[in-house]
Amino acid sequence: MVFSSAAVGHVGAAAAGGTGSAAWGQLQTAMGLAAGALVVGQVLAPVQRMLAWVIQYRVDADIYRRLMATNYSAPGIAVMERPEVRSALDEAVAGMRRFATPGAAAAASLTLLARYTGFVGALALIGVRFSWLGAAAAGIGGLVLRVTHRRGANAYSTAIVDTIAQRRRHFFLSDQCLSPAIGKESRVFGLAGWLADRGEEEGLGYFRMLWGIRSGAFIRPFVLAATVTTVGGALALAGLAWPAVGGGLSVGSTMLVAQAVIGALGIGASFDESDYIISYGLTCLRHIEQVEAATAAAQPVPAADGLPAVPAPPVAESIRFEDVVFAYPGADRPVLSGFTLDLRAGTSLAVVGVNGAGKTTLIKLLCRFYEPQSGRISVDGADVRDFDAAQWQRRVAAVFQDFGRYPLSAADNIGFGAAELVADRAAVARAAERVAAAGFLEGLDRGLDTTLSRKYQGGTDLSGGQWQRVALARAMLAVDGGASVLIMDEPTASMDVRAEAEFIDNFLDLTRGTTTVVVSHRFATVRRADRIVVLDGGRIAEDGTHAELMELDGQYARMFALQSARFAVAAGAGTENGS
Ligand SMILES: Nc1ncnc2c1ncn2[C@@H]1O[C@H](COP(=O)(O)OP(=O)(O)OP(=O)(O)O)[C@@H](O)[C@H]1O
Repeated sequence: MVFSSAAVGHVGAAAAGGTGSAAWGQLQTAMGLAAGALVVGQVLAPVQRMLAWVIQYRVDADIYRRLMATNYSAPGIAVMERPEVRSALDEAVAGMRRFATPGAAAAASLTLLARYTGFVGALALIGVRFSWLGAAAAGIGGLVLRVTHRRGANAYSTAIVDTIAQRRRHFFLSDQCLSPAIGKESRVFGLAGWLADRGEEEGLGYFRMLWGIRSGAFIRPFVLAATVTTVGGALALAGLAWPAVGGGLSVGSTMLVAQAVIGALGIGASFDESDYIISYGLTCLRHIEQVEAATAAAQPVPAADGLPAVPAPPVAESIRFEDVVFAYPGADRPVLSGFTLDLRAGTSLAVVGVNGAGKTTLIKLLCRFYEPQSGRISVDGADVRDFDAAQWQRRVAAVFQDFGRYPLSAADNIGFGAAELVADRAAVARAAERVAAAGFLEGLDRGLDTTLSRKYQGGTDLSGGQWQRVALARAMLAVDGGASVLIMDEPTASMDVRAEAEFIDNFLDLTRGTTTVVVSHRFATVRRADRIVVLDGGRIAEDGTHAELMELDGQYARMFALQSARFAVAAGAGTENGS
């Protein structure tokens, strides 16, 4: 801007003096410098982009580390299940997937810094070449609009946090309805029309809400600020007109100052490449800080003996639940009340009971995802709270109902059971063999190296029962890696009758000597366990072997008879049909 204005200023004298004049030389120098400045600007632009990318990458990598550390900072999951913490975490994760991450905000600040540098330079130029009063008028005019934009962007990104519920409903209807699972259901239930109408209704409601926030944050304050900016700019330019017309300022200087005034007023524009990115990035950061504050406030469970936590040893003799009382946070009734159970090491225990009896809760307590409100869980006489929680969790190999399905190779899916065995192909193959998963895994295109997800080239998906066996293989590997309690929540739920029979025949024999807890509604699965307990009303209602409980003729015997009768009816119907 300076060099091009200087060049324009020299044009008149150069034209009058001719090619040999001093003015001609000055014109050439000014034009050469203007061209040089243009080239430097072109070279610096990619350097600035690269620097911005590095800043973004470094900041986001650090934020991801913080998110992971926060998520796994507590051994328990109660904090993360609190609705406001879950919601903040979901928003933080969604924010990290958008273009406006905290890293992008940091990089965008660099662009903003360049804009402010230009602004200060323009003001200095107006002050030095024309008047400091003119610089103040242009500066105030530009800054008023700038502050209004920034406040608007901040108010918008803060207010939008309160629309989470509406946003979720809108996106559920518009996005998730396009998922394969809901696509199947909406076809068979004829839901497509209803979903489209509800999606439109929710979408319009959501956008009306956004419009309300936008007009409150931008339109009204903007009208006032634009007036101040117009007045400031007009004063500066009108003031410039007097000396320009009166001959007090050369043409070049007038052009230069006029461009500087317009440049200074430009700071009031909305910078799409930085303003929103900074606001959204900071909102994402606020969500992360909210989760961090919640996890930091969750007090770590003090060791029962008041001493520092000790390493968790393998279970040698028994695990005992001693008069345990547990209610979920916010629940008015306990799931377990006065629950007592002695589980001998090296034996298998099956837990049965109606839906909601507390079977899975029992497992979560054993894993120390929650702590009982009273009573204790002990291992060989020592309170589990005396153990390092993370180490104790490594002693437990669990297959939950919602086990992980990693979109990675079959070998990794099994290997994740024990970090130190993940690369041990023989150990992984052995674990697959033990749960009868080796056959179908070896049959895949790339065997154990096949990616278990259709979303990747050459990847494949497994059936529910096959996935379940992969999860069981993972738990088996965990046992090989040092876990001493094997827990399975509904391990055969997705298996067909033949696979279940095969599993039961082999599994309890293969795991003999390992302390095993099986939760199941399938009596064929539980009947071969060394011991069976029936959970009812938060306590153990019946306790014994299959034969003992059948002899007792109580709840277990009734449930068993009911399930066997249903199988007998089904088998009879099959025979009648000639099958
Ligand atoms: N995270 C949770 N927060 C609050 N309540 C919960 C939570 N998880 C389970 N519950 C409640 O605790 C009770 C016991 O649930 P649990 O999952 O332990 O039962 P279950 O015996 O395993 O049932 P099912 O046979 O259906 O799997 C239920 O009333 C359930 O609604």
